[in-house]
Amino acid sequence: MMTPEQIKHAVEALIGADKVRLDDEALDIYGRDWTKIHTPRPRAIAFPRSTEEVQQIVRFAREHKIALVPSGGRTGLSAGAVAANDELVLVMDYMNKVVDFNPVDRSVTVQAGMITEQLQHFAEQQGLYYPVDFASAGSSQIGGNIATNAGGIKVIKYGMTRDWVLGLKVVTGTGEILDLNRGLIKNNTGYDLRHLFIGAEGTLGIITEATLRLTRPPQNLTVMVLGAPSMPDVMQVLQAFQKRLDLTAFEFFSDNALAKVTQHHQLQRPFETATPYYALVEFEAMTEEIMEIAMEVFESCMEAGWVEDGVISQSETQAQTLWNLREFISETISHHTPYKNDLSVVVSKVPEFLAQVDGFVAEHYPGFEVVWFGHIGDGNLHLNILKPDNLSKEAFFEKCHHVSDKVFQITQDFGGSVSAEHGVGLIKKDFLHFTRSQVEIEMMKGIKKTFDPDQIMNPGKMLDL
Ligand SMILES: O=C(O)CC[C@@H](O)C(=O)O
Ligand SMILES: [Zn+2]
Repeated sequence: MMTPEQIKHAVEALIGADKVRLDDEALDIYGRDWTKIHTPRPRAIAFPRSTEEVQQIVRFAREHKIALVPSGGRTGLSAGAVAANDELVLVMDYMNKVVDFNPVDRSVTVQAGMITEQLQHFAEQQGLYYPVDFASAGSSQIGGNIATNAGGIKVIKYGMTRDWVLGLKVVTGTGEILDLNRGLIKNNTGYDLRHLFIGAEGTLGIITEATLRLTRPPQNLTVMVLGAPSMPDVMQVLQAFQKRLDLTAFEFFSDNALAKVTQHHQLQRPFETATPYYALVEFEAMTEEIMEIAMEVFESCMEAGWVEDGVISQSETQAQTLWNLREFISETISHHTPYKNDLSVVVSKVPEFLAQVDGFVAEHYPGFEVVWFGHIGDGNLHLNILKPDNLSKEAFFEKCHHVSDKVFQITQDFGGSVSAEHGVGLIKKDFLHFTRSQVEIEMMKGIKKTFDPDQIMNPGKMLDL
């Protein structure tokens, strides 16, 4: 096995001096993501500047059978970017430039290391909009978003990252550069390989550039937070609004999620009345008429008893303040050692699904505090179980593993997904079969072998061959 020093020497001979780090700080930072469960142990960290440099490294890694881990903003929640097995990590931080922008095509080509928020700002400066958004947009990178097909808070209107990718430049595990789809809207010439790389978590190759579609900016985004007595009521509210308006978001959170956020961040509750669940509704109030419709729907929900109290934003700042109640949840509960689940079912089955999962956890693990929130308009629920103070981390995760088996069984019975938007990585790998059939998994392995015959591309993530 090549030593870290040998790797540094060889890679720097290919891409230039001072582009590989071996120090403990770098190994620790670039070896982990937000999951913080695995102990990082990469062999070396490389900092390429171009697609060609990535290609040089991949060819070298293939020749010497060195495992590669692509590293973006490392905000993932499934350990897809963890390097705990002597890997060489490829950090994309320096590949963060805009390569091309075309206002007629309304498309922008960026290097994979561009931070999501930078892309959003760039689009804004052009009078356009990149709509994929989530709480970690200030750190996550476009390459990682594409590799995990990131979702977030606007999926109900704009879809997932996949829906915005017009083209990809990738270096495959065989060391080839592919220029996939080149920004075309229409291109029916066989298998669309671009889509294989979206959500592949770096297991087929490394994304180095992406061409993304932009759209018109939303107008006068207005937010309501509504308190509901039950989950079926939240779903009634969703239906009532969707009958009359196009929503840009429909999120929910439980009362204990709200309590934790308001306490941790010293925020005001949206209104006095406490209810078990809250819905956050967002829409474009482009005209007075739309505002009137929204108020009519709100009143009808109150009359029906689906909503007990509510508030509507009167300014952009107020809208953001209401969004904070939802967007701060994940970070807030990270201080309570959460066991995370990211489940989805079709929207109509959400209340029954949630009731079964909630009932199971409450019955079998009465000491566990459960925090529910998520993108309920997409059927995506984040179930976080918090570690009780009197249990060690190890004992807690061990118990949760048993919970997962049953929760995933219920998910399977509902035809749902065990990872709606967070990907598979190391953490969900053993549970893939609850959502994908054995035949599908075998076919996925076949695809992996085609693009990565020597198993150097993020090995051990998503699938074991
Ligand atoms: O921490 C979680 O469970 C979810 C994180 C993120 O997907 C969110 O929706 O806030
Ligand atoms: Zn989410």
